[in-house]
Amino acid sequence: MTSTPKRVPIPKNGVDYRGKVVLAPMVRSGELPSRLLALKYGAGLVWGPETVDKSMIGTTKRFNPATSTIDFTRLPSNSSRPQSPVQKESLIYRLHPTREHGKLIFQIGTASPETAVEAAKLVAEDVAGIDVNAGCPKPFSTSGGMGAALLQTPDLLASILAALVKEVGEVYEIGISVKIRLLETAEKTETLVRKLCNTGITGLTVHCRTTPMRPKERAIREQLRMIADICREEGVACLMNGDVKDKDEALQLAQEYGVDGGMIATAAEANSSCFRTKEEGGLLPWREVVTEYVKTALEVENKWGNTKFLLSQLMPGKAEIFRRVTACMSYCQVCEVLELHDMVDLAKDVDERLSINALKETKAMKKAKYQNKSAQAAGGNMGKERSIDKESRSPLSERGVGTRSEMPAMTV
Ligand SMILES: Cc1cc2nc3c(=O)[nH]c(=O)nc-3n(C[C@H](O)[C@H](O)[C@H](O)COP(=O)(O)O)c2cc1C
Repeated sequence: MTSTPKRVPIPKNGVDYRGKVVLAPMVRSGELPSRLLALKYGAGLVWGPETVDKSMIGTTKRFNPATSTIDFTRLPSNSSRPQSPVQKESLIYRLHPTREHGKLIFQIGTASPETAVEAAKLVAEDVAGIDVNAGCPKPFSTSGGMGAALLQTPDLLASILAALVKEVGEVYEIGISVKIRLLETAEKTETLVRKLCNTGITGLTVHCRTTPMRPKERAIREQLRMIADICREEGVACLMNGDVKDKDEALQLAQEYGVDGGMIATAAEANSSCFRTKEEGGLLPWREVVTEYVKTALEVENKWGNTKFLLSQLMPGKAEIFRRVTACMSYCQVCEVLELHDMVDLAKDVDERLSINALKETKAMKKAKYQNKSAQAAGGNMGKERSIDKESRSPLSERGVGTRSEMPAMTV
């Protein structure tokens, strides 16, 4: 006997996850330019990087006319450094209200219905859906009861989702979804999925690995059909994630296992044109993707450190130019190295607005080199050489280039 599937009405202005291949939530790799690029190449929806509810609460929302983005910023809270008279605000979240309209899912890291609702309300008007991360296995997430820890506290997870459905999803007419991992047995997963589907959510993504599994281990698909069946019965859209290399494969796997769509992470991090089907031209050469990425990053004035990190993901490590790009210290330099001559003027403006002063840096280094040579010619010692060299580099470390300070604050 086949049961008639329940139909959960898709919210009026909400999101339909069905039939889509989407960009996965990725800390660092899922910032605005990466999402815009994924959309350009055909992603049906894009998930933002997990943002912890407590870091959103207390942010100020502003429209940024220079980038046409909506920025959520806050003053650093518990800095141990002495307070400077001009405190620089941290950018917690940036979205593009037109280019991401109806396509952006805000993923939240949370362990409480109250703070989840409070944080979700801040972005609800500007996104198509809110997703709860119940899959991150990292201790900094699980130790706070968030991420994969929620798989062990299903009542709490269900109460978070139910609160979001009632107080955010229904009020703002947006989708509420959850991203989970597999549990150790099919029975345990089944019980969990049934419970979550009863909270009123409209979407569920399953990362086809268990919590202890490492990213290099092959995803397992044995439980997928069962999960898809429950979701269909309950009228919840089901997306599959884990080891999906491109849109064609996602659509083929969706058909094979009866899920509604697929989610791609690492393959999109390496080449966002994986969202083009073969019919649409398939994977593009890295140079083309990198050019488009730099252009997009400049348009939205992406943090330089994040752009540089993403470039290192998008370029083949063996290419000679890879080493030269990783040595760049500004947008301007990167445009010159990649021979993107038509972007150099914009790059100069963006460097200036973001206070990236690699030019000064280079002059300082040249001066240091000159001084070293003079000192050596005059019988100078190595100690002096080192101290000049260190001094000439200090502005770099102040800016935190290439360090963890480039990571979005409070996200995991
Ligand atoms: C750099 C990186 C950051 C990630 N950040 C998140 C995150 O913020 N939230 C989340 O739910 N999963 C996160 N993940 C996990 C992915 O969303 C995805 O579940 C996992 O990589 C498996 O998909 P794949 O096989 O396509 O890579 C991240 C993965 C990577 C590689």
